[in-house]
Amino acid sequence: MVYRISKEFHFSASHRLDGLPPEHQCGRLHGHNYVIELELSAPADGLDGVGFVRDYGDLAPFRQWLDDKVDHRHLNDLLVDRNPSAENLARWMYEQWQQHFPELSAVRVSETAKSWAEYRP
Ligand SMILES: Nc1nc2c(c(=O)[nH]1)N=C([C@H](O)[C@H](O)COP(=O)(O)OP(=O)(O)OP(=O)(O)O)CN2
Ligand SMILES: [Zn+2]
Repeated sequence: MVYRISKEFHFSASHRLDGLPPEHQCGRLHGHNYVIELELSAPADGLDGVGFVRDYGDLAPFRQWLDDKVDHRHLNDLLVDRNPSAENLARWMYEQWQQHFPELSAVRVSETAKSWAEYRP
């Protein structure tokens, strides 16, 4: 892949991480202002006639899905079979959206200004 584009999205949600030592802060119910970055890629000859990997505007359905299904929700209710860690969230979103955006190459999730997790199959 030669070209990479990315766009950032935001939502707020609560979660609790199971399996941590009892004293770990993240075992308690808490929330984050999440930042999601979708990365899309194309090979050297893969741009469309305009010169885009894909129009950033085409990502609007992802924003709508975040607003409708994820924003201000409890993430443990959405990821029922795994902990809603940043890593698992990144993979979950990738798997939800890869068919819609075949150029999707990675999803990155940030819970705080200092941390990022990435799923890149
Ligand atoms: N690899 C991961 N580690 C942690 C995750 C995660 O999803 N993946 N999540 C958490 C907590 O949910 C929460 O994000 C706390 O993270 P942390 O960076 O420890 O947050 P702080 O604000 O307390 O960070 P400081 O820099 O220490 O103030 C924990 N780990
Ligand atoms: Zn957390």
